[in-house]
Amino acid sequence: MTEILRVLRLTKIFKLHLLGGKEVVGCKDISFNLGAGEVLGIQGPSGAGKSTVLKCIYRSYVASTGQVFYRSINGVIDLLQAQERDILELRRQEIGYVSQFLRVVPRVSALQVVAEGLLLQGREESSALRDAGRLLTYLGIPRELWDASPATYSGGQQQRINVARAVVTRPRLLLLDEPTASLDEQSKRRVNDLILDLKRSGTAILMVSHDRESLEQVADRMLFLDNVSENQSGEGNRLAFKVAHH
Ligand SMILES: Nc1ncnc2c1ncn2[C@@H]1O[C@H](COP(=O)(O)OP(=O)(O)OP(=O)(O)O)[C@@H](O)[C@H]1O
Repeated sequence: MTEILRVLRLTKIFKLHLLGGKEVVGCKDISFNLGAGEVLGIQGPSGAGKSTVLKCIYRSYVASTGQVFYRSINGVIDLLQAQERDILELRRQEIGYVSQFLRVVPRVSALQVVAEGLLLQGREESSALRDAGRLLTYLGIPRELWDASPATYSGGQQQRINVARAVVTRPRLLLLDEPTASLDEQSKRRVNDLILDLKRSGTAILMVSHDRESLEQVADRMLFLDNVSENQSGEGNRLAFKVAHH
């Protein structure tokens, strides 16, 4: 299996200036690797650092220390050291991210939100809109809502648009932060099926989730993070690997 991602001792410390420079551990000394067509599930209590790990890899957060080697189409690159323009290009072409919450842009329709990634890759508009529409249909978003802004959608509908937006380009690396939270059973199954479909075609996937059932269904391995005690008592970070084979 081709290794797509190698994370080495990833650490993020937040310095809270408003609280007199108090330091909060986001994540500490996190190491793992991820292969093409593999799903690594990330579990752990609230505040353990799961979202922070994803955001450091996606470069929404600047990590404090560590290395994140990503095997792109053009070779291996340390995402923590890469130039901003290279990161933007990788996001456009290779790396997808589903955030915990959809940040909506007023007056942009759901169909446009989902098609955007394909348009940025140079896809012709009618074809991009067709693929976006197909995905929205699959995820149970009724056609009469496609032209509305996602701001008017329910939480579960917004979450499905969020997922659709990230998977429509079929990225090489997909970072998922709670993709099934707030979804009903049928939508959950559909999202999990989309994840499995991408996995089969070789996408490397990191999936943060509290949804045990979904993780059991899609993940090849689990990474358990527990950084809560660090923030509360200053004790060492505990990290354990649980390996589950399906
Ligand atoms: N932007 C930020 N500024 C300051 N501290 C932050 C920031 N983001 C996260 N943290 C802190 O980092 C720690 C890890 O947070 P993170 O959101 O990664 O946890 P999580 O495991 O994803 O939690 P949840 O399951 O609740 O989403 C927490 O103590 C949190 O307060």
